[in-house]
Amino acid sequence: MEEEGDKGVFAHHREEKEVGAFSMAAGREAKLQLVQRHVRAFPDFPKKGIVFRDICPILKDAAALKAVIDLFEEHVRNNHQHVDLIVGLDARGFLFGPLLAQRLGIGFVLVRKKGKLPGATVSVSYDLEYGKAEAEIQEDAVAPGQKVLLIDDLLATGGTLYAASELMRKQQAEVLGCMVVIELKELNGTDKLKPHRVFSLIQY
Ligand SMILES: O=P(O)(O)OC[C@H]1O[C@H](OP(=O)(O)OP(=O)(O)O)[C@H](O)[C@@H]1O
Ligand SMILES: Nc1ncnc2[nH]cnc12
Repeated sequence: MEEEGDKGVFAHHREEKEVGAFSMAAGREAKLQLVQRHVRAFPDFPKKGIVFRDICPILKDAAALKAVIDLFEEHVRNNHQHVDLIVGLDARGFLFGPLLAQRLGIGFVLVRKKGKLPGATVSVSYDLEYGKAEAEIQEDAVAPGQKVLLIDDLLATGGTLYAASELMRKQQAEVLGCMVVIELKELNGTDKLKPHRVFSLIQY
């Protein structure tokens, strides 16, 4: 049986822990709301029927951009013991990927649209929510066995991230997961990416 005095001490420690956890959760929630307030919707762009989610206001606001990187960093540190590289997708994945990689003290690699990278490359084609494209990586960008996280601004159908995961498979790299600022739930991109997991900050 616990002594009355002990109970008091443990309860005090528990309270402190709970207050810490609460303030961390509150800070996280505040950051998510800040990020959410900096996404704009443009109906019928670039085609009729598409609601374009614009992340430009995030980049224009230092606190919102920092919040994105803070939230991604927290996710990586809590879920992955070792990551070799952040792999970013052309073009908006390049806006967040290098900042995150710097925070984590690791390198950043580009997956580009076809025809932009010099030297020997590996490529795959893929379908987009509003078109078709081909993704490419430099052959020596990722070594076999390296553990990578894929990053982009937005997950729609999942075609782009799937193409990047195919490039990683071709290069025998291990995809630990995918990270996006925005996930468009109704397009079921997460199904296309299975078994890879997707971490998103905002969902529509
Ligand atoms: O999940 P998906 O259906 O593949 O769609 C998501 C992709 O579409 C957008 O890029 P886009 O190809 O428009 O190119 P950009 O980043 O160069 O504007 C977005 O930035 C993602 O990369
Ligand atoms: N609805 C959307 N908004 C912004 N970027 C996108 N990429 C694919 N679908 C998109």
